[in-house]
Amino acid sequence: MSPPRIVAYEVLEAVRTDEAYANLLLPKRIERSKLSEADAALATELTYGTLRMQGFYDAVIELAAGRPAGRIDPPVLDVLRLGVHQLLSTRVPTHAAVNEQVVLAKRIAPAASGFVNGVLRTVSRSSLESWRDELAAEMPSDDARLAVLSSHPEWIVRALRSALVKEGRGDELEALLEADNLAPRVNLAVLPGLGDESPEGLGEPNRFSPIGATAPNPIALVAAHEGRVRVQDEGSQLAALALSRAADVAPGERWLDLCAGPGGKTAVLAAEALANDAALVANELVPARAELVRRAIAGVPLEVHVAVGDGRETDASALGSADGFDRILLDAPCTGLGALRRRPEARWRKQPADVPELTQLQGELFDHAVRLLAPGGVLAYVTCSPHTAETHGTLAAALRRWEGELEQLDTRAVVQSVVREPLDLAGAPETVQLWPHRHGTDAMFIALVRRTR
Ligand SMILES: C[S@@+](CC[C@H](N)C(=O)[O-])C[C@H]1O[C@@H](n2cnc3c(N)ncnc32)[C@H](O)[C@@H]1O
Repeated sequence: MSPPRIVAYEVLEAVRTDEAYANLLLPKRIERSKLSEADAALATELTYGTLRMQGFYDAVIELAAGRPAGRIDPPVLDVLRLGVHQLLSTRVPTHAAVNEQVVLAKRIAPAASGFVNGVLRTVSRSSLESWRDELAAEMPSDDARLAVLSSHPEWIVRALRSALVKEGRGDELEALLEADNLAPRVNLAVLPGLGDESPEGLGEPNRFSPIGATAPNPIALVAAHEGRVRVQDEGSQLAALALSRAADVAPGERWLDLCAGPGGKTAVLAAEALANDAALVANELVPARAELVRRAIAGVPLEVHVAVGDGRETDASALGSADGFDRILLDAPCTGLGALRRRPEARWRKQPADVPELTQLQGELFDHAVRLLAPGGVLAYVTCSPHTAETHGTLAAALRRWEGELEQLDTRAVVQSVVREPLDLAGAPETVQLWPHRHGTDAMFIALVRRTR
């Protein structure tokens, strides 16, 4: 049996039955199975590719098997999905893809091995293009066609379209859906002002983030630089820098990261606070994630208090700043629809019903963040979702509730002043929406507001 295929199958099974996260579980399974580098790469490709394209593969399987995917035993369906991925999206020879999956089926569901063999042989007789054409012809609407071909749930296609249309870029939808299906590069942040490291010295500097770089051996670099070099998306770097560089920093400023776990942006803020003589406090609801924040900032020689608490009610004195904070980052819990590239199963797990629950929470966190702001203080409201209910919706509702007490800043001008090369940004200047297809970042939303009194 092929060890990478077993590892991939086991991860798919854990995602299905235990709500496991593939990006966390896969590295552990690869290590446990002691896979060679080449086998680890194959296991990764099989797992991620299959999970991302699951919607499309299920539609192909339904045509080939002549029955709905929901009527196929889930373990058998996972074996088929892995097989279809190999047949349609990799260079694995047809006979190897079919044979390996039949062997896997014999181990997992022996009675279904003939069925697996038959379905995969049917799939192998047509090219990817033919399957796409056949499915496209069957779809009742444009949204359904885009959804199946790009392997996204239809409600997510509609949400992404609305977000693009809002900034007059509806014609970019297909490029965005395509970008969601490409593995993001591993990107590094070189925490500023700490040591001799620089993005230029490390590898290829990022196009936009002044503290970002890519390099051929990112993991080794992270290990070698003792917390001063970290893996972080370029968009996340820009979100943290938008707050720390929104205006000149007065010495002694007090900064707060209200929803900090696992601490990627806290680390950038800590380095920026250290360089500017500011103080930083971090808060996180989940104790285990607060611990990750402590680890994330271990490379920055700044004393940062990491509190565990609900950001909707934590009080300023308990956070060590009774008079409030001068800058607050609210990187809010959200659907994460802007980071689908890195969480391959997320698109199937999220539900439309998550959105109202999250916008309620975002609104409550926003309100408390405003209460924690000192007069004149700046709040960065950030989501890694471009869903307009979570971005403009949450922001607009908060601005209405705090009418006369908050003013919007020119977030676009701030972000453009931070970047190495101008970003192609659309929509109103008070907010910035980054995109995977246009900027190569996660789809981060950033809005800066100031408390006027
Ligand atoms: C989008 S993540 C923050 C990511 C982080 N800024 C980073 O760059 O690594 C949102 C965080 O908010 C936390 N959270 C959720 N509800 C919260 C609440 N009521 N109060 C404080 N934190 C909360 C989640 O546990 C999660 O760690």
